[in-house]
Amino acid sequence: MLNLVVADAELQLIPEQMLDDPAIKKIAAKNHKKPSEMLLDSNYMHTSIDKYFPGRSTRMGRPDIIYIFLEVAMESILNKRGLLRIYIHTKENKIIVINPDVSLPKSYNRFTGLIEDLFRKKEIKVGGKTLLSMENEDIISFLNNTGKNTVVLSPHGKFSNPSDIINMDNINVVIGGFSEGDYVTNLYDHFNSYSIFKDELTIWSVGMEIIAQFERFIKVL
Ligand SMILES: C[S@@+](CC[C@H](N)C(=O)[O-])C[C@H]1O[C@@H](n2cnc3c(N)ncnc32)[C@H](O)[C@@H]1O
Repeated sequence: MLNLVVADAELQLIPEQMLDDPAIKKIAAKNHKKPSEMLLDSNYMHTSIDKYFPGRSTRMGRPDIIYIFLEVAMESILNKRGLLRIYIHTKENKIIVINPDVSLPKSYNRFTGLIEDLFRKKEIKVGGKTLLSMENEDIISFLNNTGKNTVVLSPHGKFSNPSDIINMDNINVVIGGFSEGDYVTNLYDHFNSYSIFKDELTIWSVGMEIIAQFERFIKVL
């Protein structure tokens, strides 16, 4: 089983400091939502983010990268064979557990609506089946509690071929859920970190390289 764990994801509701911002209130009114129940999204809130968190709008509020990552990973052969588990750890220490059978919305707006619902209810059920759930836990305890070996992927890690990293059939592979900067959690103090390419890659291309390598290692392909 491959556990892909996205760490320190920039997935959060609108922070308290921004709730009374006129631009945020306008977006909320237009979407018939309360500002406090909306996801922070720098794609159309960057001016407000920069006002309250100067210089952070390229890092904070990136549900879009989690959306693309999930759309790609959930469609993999490995997931269809039931051998992939995906967990999203947010920088506020929430762990989102994704049922591998879940069919995520293809539309970005419906995806963000689903995640907002999850932040409110902590569990999304359909027909008695839990599709998504959210718990409070820090990532180091979460990874240690799985009882599996963990490797962290980072452009700053030791340069290695994915085939040298994926060398066991039960492993946690951690990928950063942000577009800029480094992990905020001190993962490097606990686990070895590896780079798989000389340049920085998107989280979904890193995810697919690891999935493809794991499929070959366990010979499902
Ligand atoms: C889009 S990158 C942002 C990386 C960030 N600038 C940094 O310095 O870590 C997000 C994540 O993708 C993964 N990643 C990107 N390029 C990588 C590479 N060349 N090797 C290994 N992992 C990589 C890492 O897990 C990283 O935390």
